[in-house]
Amino acid sequence: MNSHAEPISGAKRLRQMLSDPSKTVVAPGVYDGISTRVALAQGFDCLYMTGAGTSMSRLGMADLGLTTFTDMHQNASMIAGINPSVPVIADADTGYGGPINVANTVKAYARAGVAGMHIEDQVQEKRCGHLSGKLLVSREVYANRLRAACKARDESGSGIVIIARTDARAGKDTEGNGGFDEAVERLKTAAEIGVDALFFEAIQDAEECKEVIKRLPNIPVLLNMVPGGRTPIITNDEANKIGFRIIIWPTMGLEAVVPALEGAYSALKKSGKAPEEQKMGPGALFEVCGLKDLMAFDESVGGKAYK
Ligand SMILES: C[C@](O)(C(=O)O)[C@H](CC(=O)O)C(=O)O
Repeated sequence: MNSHAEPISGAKRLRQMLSDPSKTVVAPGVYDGISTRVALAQGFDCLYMTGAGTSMSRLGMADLGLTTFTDMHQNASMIAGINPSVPVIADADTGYGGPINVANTVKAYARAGVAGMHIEDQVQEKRCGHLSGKLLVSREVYANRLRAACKARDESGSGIVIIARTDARAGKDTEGNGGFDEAVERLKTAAEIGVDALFFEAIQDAEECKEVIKRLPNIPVLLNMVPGGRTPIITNDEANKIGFRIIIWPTMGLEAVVPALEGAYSALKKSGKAPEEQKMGPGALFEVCGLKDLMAFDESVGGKAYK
């Protein structure tokens, strides 16, 4: 029998998940097809597409604002398409230009099936939020970005979740506005503009986590967990107790992969062969990315290629 039931979109699912105030959405960082497949296989019900990981895996470059709209959109589309029933929150950096660029980014992400996205107040020559020396756009330019994002969300009819990120805690605009209170004010304005959630970047300690939640009530707040960054490590359960409604772990896939690759390549260089512990073989490797399902699909429609 054919089933034509309308599938529930990632954005709708993410909104459902956010509608329960006792829950925290947990999203591990993914940056390519393999990391997405591996995270999905662990049963996560939300994923986070890291811009830092996209920059490193697609461009081989550090997180310094080198990725363009096209790089980020292509990666987000691919990741969101692997299992469309699992919502993907994707990094959208500064929105990649002025208000019409921001609107274009929101609509393109929404069409690609991205469930949620964050837009920040750094200048185009941005950097990872946990590095020093961040420069911000003015409050006015930031507010325009967010108004553009909300208007594009509404025009798209997709319900894509717009998350306002501020880097003001560890950054400044050209007039010297920055710091904790500036970050709170910027996010309060963001909430008034109509964004769906807030992202207070580079919280400095556990006390500040509580203060952020106290000062920004009645709207979901996201916690960015970057071990070794500015914020101390807080577990998913602790984040939930403090009142964060989303927690992302952007760098964890990269932190796992880089040492593993270094170990493997250096072993080849030193010993002239692959390390003994590499035993998966092509069948098991490709199974990570759906080998059997793909072959079964082919056969189910009469294909003979993989029988
Ligand atoms: C969340 C973030 O924007 C990302 O690209 O994943 C980064 C993470 C990182 O570079 O450590 C950020 O916090 O700026």
